Order: sequence, then C-alpha cells, then structure tokens
Amino acid sequence: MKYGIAFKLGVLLAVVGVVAAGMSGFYAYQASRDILLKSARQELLTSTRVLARRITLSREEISRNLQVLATHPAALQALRAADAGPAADQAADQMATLFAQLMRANPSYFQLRLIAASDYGLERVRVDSAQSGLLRVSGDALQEKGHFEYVADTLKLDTGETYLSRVSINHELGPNAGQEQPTLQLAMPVRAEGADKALGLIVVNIDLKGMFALLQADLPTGYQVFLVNGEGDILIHPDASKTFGFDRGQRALIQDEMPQTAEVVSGKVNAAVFETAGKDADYPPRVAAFIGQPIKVRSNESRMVLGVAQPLADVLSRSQPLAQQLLQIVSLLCLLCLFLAVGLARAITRPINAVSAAAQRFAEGQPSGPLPLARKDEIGSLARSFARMQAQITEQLADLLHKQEALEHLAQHDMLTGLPNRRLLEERLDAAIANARRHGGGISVLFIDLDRFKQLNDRYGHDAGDAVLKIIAGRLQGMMREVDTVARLGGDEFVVLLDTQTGEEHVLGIADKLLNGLTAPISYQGQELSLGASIGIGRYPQDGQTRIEIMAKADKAMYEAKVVGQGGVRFYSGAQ
Ligand SMILES: Nc1nc2c(ncn2[C@@H]2O[C@H](COP(=O)(O)OP(=O)(O)OP(=O)(O)O)[C@@H](O)[C@H]2O)c(=O)[nH]1
Repeated sequence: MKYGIAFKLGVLLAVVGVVAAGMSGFYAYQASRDILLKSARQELLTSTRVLARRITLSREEISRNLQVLATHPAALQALRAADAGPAADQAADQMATLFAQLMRANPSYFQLRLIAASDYGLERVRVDSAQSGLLRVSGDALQEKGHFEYVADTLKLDTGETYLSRVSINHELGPNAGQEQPTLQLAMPVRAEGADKALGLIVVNIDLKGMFALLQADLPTGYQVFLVNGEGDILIHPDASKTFGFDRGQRALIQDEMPQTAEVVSGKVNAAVFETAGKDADYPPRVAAFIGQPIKVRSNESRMVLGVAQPLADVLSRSQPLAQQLLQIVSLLCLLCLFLAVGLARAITRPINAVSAAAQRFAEGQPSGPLPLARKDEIGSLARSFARMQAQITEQLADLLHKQEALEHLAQHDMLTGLPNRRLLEERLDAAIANARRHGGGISVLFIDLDRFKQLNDRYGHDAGDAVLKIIAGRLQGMMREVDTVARLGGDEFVVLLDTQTGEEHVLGIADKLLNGLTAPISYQGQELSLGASIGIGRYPQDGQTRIEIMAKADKAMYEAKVVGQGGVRFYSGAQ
C-alpha cells in the first residue's frame, strides 16, 4: 500500500504532537511528585521537631509535678525517722493520696514512690497503677531500692534537680501495670531546707509507650514514630518486635535499619530527612525525618533520637488525582494533535495535490484546471512556475506544430511557386485513380512544358525566369477550379490533374484555354515577354492503369506535341 504525502505528514505531525504532549505530561507529573516529596519531607521534619518539643514539655511538666511532691511538707515528715509513728504514717497517707491524684490526672504515670535515703532505700510510700485501678503498696510489700543506680544518683542532686533514667523494660513483678513495657524513671531528691543531705527521693515511673501513644495521636494518620537512645538502640518502633533488642541480648540499631540515621545518632548532624528503600510488603519505601535531642537534665543517657516516617505510597497517593487529570489532559491534547495534524496535512497537501493534478491533466493533453496562483507561499510559487512552464510548453508546441505543418507543406509544395510538387501530385493522382477505379470515373493528366524557356532564362536572367514561372503558376491556378490540382514537377514543367469524367472535347477545350492563358504576354520590368507551351494529355483508364503509366503517357504526348510543332496540344499517340 502506498502512503501519500498527506498521510506521512499527518503521521509525522501527530507523532511529534503526541510525543510533546506525553513528555509535557510526564515532566509535569514528575515535577508535582518532587514537590509532594519535598513538602512531605518538610512536614515530617516539622512534625519530628514538634514531637521533640512536646516530649521536652512533658518532661518539664513531670519535673514540676515532682517538685510539688518533693517540696511537700508531708514528704519530709514521712521520711524523718524521728517522726516515725502515727504522724509519719499520716504524712505517708497524705503523700499516697497526692500520688493517687497525680496518677489519675496523668495515666502515663504507672508508679509513684517516696523512697528513703536511709534503711537501704526503703520505699516509704508507693502507689502502683494496677489492672484493677490504683493500688497502694504498703507494709512488708515495700522494698529496699538503695542498690539501684537511680536512687544513689538522685540523692546526690541539688534540690529541684531532676534525674532521668535510661529507657528500659519494666521487669518488676506484681499486680502493677506496665510490666514488660518500656519505661523511664524521673526522680527528684527530697531535702529539708538548708540541709546537705537528701532524706529521700520521689520517683515516678513513666509508661513510655502510653506517653508516645498520646503524643502520636496528634500526628496525622499513617505517621510512624521512632525513638532511639544515644547508641541507636530502638526503643519505640512501629514494629514492636524490633524494640529493646538489647534487653533480649540482641541489639537492634536504627542505623542498621536506616543507614541515613547514623550521623544523627552519632551527633554529627542534628537532623536527617531521607527516603528509605522498601524491602517487601511489610516494609514499604518510606520518607523519614530524624532529629537528635540532647538530654539537658542529669541522666546517664546523653542523647535521644526521635524520628517520624510516612510510607512513600501515602505521600504519593496525593499525586494520583493529579496524575489522572494529567492523563486526561494529555489524552485530550493527543486527540487534538491528531485532528490538527490531519487538518494541517490536508491544508498543506491540498494545493500540492491541485498542482499535481493540473500537471497530470496537462500531461494528458486536457485543460489543467484552476491552480493556487494567488498564494504567497512556496506552493503559490510552484503553481506560478508550473503555469509559466505550461504556457511555454504550449507556445513551443504550437510553434513546433506550425513548423511541422510548414515542413509538411514544404515537402509537398514547390518552393518557388507554392504549387503542389511532384510528390503531392503523385499522391493525389494515386488517390484519384483509386477513386476512379472504385466509382468508374476517368482522369486526365495535362503535362505542360514551356517552350523556349531556356532562351528567356539566358536572355533575361534567372530571376526573370523565376518571376515568369511564378506568373505562369498563378495563371494556371487562376484558370482551374480549386478542386483541380495544378502542380509543378520542376524546371518549366507543370501538370494539371482533372479527376472527373470529362469528354475529349472538353479536355481539349481546357488545354486550349490553358495554352492561351500561358502564351499571353508577360510584362516583366517594363518589358513584354512571351512564351509558348506544349501540352501532352494522358488519361485513365484509356492510357494506363497506374500513375506511372499515365504520367509517362502524358509526358510522351507532350514530347510528341513538341516534335510536331511547339505550342500544340496532343493526346497520347493514337488517341486523337
Ligand atoms: N529561372 C529558372 N530556370 C529554370 C528553373 N528550373 C529549370 N530552369 C531552366 O529551364 C530550362 C528548361 O529547359 P528546357 O525545357 O530544355 O528549355 P526550353 O528552352 O524550354 O526547351 P524546349 O522545351 O525544347 O523549348 C533550363 O534552362 C533550366 O536551366 C527555375 O527554377 N528557374
């Protein structure tokens, strides 16, 4: 199958349009995707900072609560050994009531204790959050805690200073809540005003998971929170099985899971925002922001790293409507391109086709039809060139035809007199014989030879001879009908062909008329010239059946006429 220029041009334009539209759509989508990612990274970083700030505020609030408890007169009274007895017990009851009130107000406090510096760190007041509600532990159930690091460390603090423990798993047995849950302790010394030594300490155990659950509730859905310590040990993770690996003897470090966090964990940089590669359906690609937070209170932990992540699919899901819209726009654009390409291709090729059709019609010899001559573009220029070429070819063809006709005329006529020459005479004679043969007609050939023409030539010159020949030719034609052929064979020989059945008398009459006409004086340059002529007549069918025979007979008759005496007319011998 052959494809026209319109089809090819249309396809080319359509392809260019579709590719351009497709690429624009693709890059627009890419750009929007990049913007989404950038804004998601920024949002995550902001969320992480807000979360860190809220954790600090929570810690400060706990410190304030501890301070209220540590400076409460009942706390001192409950710890003074000298006051042991009903007064101390009353103070302890008061503290227990305060503890319970505070724990009700703060569900993430799952244990509040007043511990004495004396008696090996014996717990004086202790309220636990149990499954059944708040539970005051008393009597023999109170334990000695002096061997714990936090007790010794807190007792060394100044009044109002807070101690913060490392995050650990609560392995304490009993009816209390928060067992096997991540916990951290905040403590504050209890000291009489102006005293050097602390009499004891207030300790609160915080349910870290509960606290984070509260904090996380304010974050957009799908956000995942991470908390790691200064070494990178994972403490809070969306996958709980990864937390507190060190507690099970298998450390799980965040920098192993997300190498991009290594510098935040080491403290080299404060923040890192990055995308993680996905591993499987349970671990999809994520966008994450991690920040390092120095711990400003007394603690055996120096640093805390907090992270917030969001599955990449959630981020990009916002680009789906845009992608669909872009797809619709691109599809529409492609369709538009197709229509435009077809229209444009047609608009361009229509005038080209018109010129092509005109050329074809012209080649077939038909009128070329209308051309887009008025156009100002290349097609108009092509049409005008074609029109010019067409005019030139037409003109040259006409000229050629004219020359051909002239040549043909020349080939059949005598140059000097313009009379039919021997060739044309022979053709006409052949035709006349054939016609006469078919219809039973007759033909007479009058062979005329001028007498003494040589003398005239010699005496007056060749030009005079030519002029005489022309006059003779004119006279002969003038005396004959148009249908009769008057030819010049050459020199001073002429032939008149009568192709109608004519009687002898009539032929003789014509011959005489011709003789009279020829012999009439000719005036040439003021001189009177006179000539004679001899006429021999050959006839069909009497003298022969072919042109050659009849011509030969007429020639012979003319010769006989000359022999007998110039100026005579003679039928072929025996025919008289
Ligand atoms: N001026 C001129 N002379 C020609 C032309 N063609 C032939 N002749 C001359 O015509 C003459 C014809 O010769 P002839 O028929 O023997 O001469 P003639 O004097 O007529 O002889 P007769 O027929 O016996 O009387 C020659 O002298 C040719 O040179 C021509 O085209 N122009």
